[in-house]
Amino acid sequence: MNVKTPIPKAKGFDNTLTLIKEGFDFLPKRRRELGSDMFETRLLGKKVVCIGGEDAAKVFYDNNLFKRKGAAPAPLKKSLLGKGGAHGMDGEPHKHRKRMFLSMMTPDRLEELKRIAIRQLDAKVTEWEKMDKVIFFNEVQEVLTRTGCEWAGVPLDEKEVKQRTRELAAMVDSFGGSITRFNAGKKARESQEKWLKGTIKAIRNGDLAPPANTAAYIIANHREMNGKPLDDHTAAVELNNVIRPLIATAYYLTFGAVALFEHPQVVQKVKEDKDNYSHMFAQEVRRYYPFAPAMAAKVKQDFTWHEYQFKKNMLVVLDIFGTNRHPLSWDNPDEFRPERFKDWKESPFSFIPQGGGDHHIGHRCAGEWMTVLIMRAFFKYVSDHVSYTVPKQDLSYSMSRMPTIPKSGFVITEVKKTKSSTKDLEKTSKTQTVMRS
Ligand code: HEM
Repeated sequence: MNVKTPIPKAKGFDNTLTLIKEGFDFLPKRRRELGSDMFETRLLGKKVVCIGGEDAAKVFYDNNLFKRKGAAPAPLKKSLLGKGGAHGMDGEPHKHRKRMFLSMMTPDRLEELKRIAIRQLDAKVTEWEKMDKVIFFNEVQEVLTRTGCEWAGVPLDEKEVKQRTRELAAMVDSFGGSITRFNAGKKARESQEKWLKGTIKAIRNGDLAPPANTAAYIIANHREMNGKPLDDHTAAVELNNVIRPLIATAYYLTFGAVALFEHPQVVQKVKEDKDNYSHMFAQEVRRYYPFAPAMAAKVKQDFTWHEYQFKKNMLVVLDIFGTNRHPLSWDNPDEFRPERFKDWKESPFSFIPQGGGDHHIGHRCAGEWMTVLIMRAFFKYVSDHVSYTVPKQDLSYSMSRMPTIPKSGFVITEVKKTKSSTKDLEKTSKTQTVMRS
């Protein structure tokens, strides 16, 4: 890690507007310009210490040094995250809540998720065969909404599919500083929480009986450390925390589909899947393309690191995108090269697209295995089960928009299934697909 002492300050009194303007580039650019993986700035009027790189992630995910309560910007709770969920919890209550999420992720349930996702995708592709033009990003969001609800045990009326897809997408799209997108996300959250509260209440009063291994059942019947169930609102927030982020996978799936188009030499390798190539490809998509820019935490107790005094309650921001491309961890980090994962040392801190550290005791994403599993299955489907044409379009993406996606949404035409069965996609070895994050 490169740290200058005393740590430098970024230019400008408050950099909130610069962050909104520069997006994913803001933190890596400052670290580069200042020649330091740690620097001070002000965001939303508050002093913030920004850090990036593997060593920084190691410190950031130390539960003894950092806490989450009060760290995330308040507006995010109204649109993206909701109030009372695991993201903002600390200590034993967080670990207890995290166990609730991880109890949904048994190998069997993950395999079931894959089966549902493949079936839903295959059904959608039947529709694509009749369409003049498919906007991959939008269509996949709907596939994931259907998949997420079915897997989680949340009834989704056919008449509601478009609305719920739009709402889930609006929540994911609501971070990044645009007032219009924030308002759309907030409105979507209000509607979703009302809907999911209804689902929780129906389970609790016996009107709905999803299988006992589904997210809806687990959350409705979860007991907090004090033995009490979650209140209806918090239960709805946590149920949303299962289905909403699944739709976020549409970003990676679209970037991955574009990568298959722009690097045609990898298509055959994904198809053959020798040495788990589809896994390496999915990992490189998550490393290379921008999605989560940064995470915030507060200092739990005073400590000194690199001669800098971290004071209790100081706000610290970890550069997620920049850590995934840090030159001390990755050779030629700005190059898209799935093979780099062949001999990767599997550090939980250098590759943190969904957070770092340990899934069980820290804040690392509870849905990381779900994400990777679905990515592998979809990339294999796209490489081996369909043919399509990619017409001329704008595939560039803005680094200042958070989240970002190729401008065209990845348009494909003349879609044709090339295989009648999807059985081969269900066969991937459980341990490799499920346990390796
Ligand atoms: C594109 C896919 C996804 C991305 C990029 C993503 C990213 C993230 C990130 C960056 C965090 C925060 C880590 C931290 O606080 O340090 C997180 C946490 C979380 N994610 Fe995901 N996620 C994705 C998919 C999912 C899925 C499918 C689920 C479904 C269960 C999920 C559930 C959660 C939960 C419950 C947390 C809170 C964990 C905690 O605070 O302990 N995510 N995710």
